[in-house]
Amino acid sequence: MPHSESSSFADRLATAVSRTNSVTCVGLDPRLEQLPASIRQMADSGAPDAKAAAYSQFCREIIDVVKDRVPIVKPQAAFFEQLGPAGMISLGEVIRYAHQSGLMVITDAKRNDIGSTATAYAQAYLGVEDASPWGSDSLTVSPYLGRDSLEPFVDVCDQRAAGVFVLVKTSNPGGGLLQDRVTDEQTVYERVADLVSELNQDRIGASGYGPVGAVVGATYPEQLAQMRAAMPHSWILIPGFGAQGGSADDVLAGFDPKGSGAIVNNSRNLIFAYQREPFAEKYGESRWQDAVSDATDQMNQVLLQRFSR
Ligand SMILES: O=c1ccn([C@@H]2O[C@H](COP(=O)(O)O)[C@@H](O)[C@H]2O)c(=O)[nH]1
Repeated sequence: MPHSESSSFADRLATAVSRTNSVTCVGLDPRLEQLPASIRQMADSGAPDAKAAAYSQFCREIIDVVKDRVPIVKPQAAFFEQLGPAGMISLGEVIRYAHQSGLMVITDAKRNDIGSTATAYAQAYLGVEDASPWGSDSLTVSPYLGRDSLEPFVDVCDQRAAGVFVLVKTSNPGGGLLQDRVTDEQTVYERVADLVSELNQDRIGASGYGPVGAVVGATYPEQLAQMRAAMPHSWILIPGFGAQGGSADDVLAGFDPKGSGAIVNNSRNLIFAYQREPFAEKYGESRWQDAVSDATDQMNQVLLQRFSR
């Protein structure tokens, strides 16, 4: 179990990337209508607990396919939360199964609140499984409430060798409305990047990285390059690859000169690969797991090729 190890989140991630020779993060975003029929039929009754069981089954099968291919998975809490309590139990099962399978886990829940409440979020999502219902290696968090809202997460990261990814420059087209605002001659996302670096100070591990990471979208390659330079000791989680239009060329600038320091998330285009070409034709719905494995191998390959140039 990852948290019983003594090494930091950042160092464990560096080791997992080296071991798998992959910087791919597989996003676990189960959407009922896109599940393969063999699993979707588990939810035919329409009851939330039946849907939650289908989500667990789907995510577990994906984990079986990708566990030796990638270092980390990212369950998206929203899809589980929408099913109510049964969905949240399923989320816990998926996180545990990923850990048992040797994968690291980022729970994407974009949590935060005033400091005292933030501590409760950190206790819920970061850390050992008997102390945290959804004990993950790391959690996505919002910076909007300021430094004192992030510090409790960093404290829990220190105690439990966990990590956080702070939303810096998100992949969505509308993110710039607030993030690109200029104040004191800096954009808001640049100020957030400074805060990430400040929080990481004195926490850098052997890998050269600390527990406070950043989310920067593949859909903004210029800003990604700028953010790599601004946060040299922060892991960057890069969403927006694939379905949102980000390409391998776009994400390159998120990595350090050694090809480390970033992981690239892909959710829909990997987990539902059986629905798109060339995988649909090659495997069809009945071999959806083969489509996931082929699509994941191709993504790994395409990213590795960029580094070997
Ligand atoms: O800026 C952000 C932050 C988070 N996300 C999340 O990542 C995945 C992306 O899914 P795809 O299917 O690969 O588009 C999803 O869970 C988002 O909520 C993001 O896209 N952008």
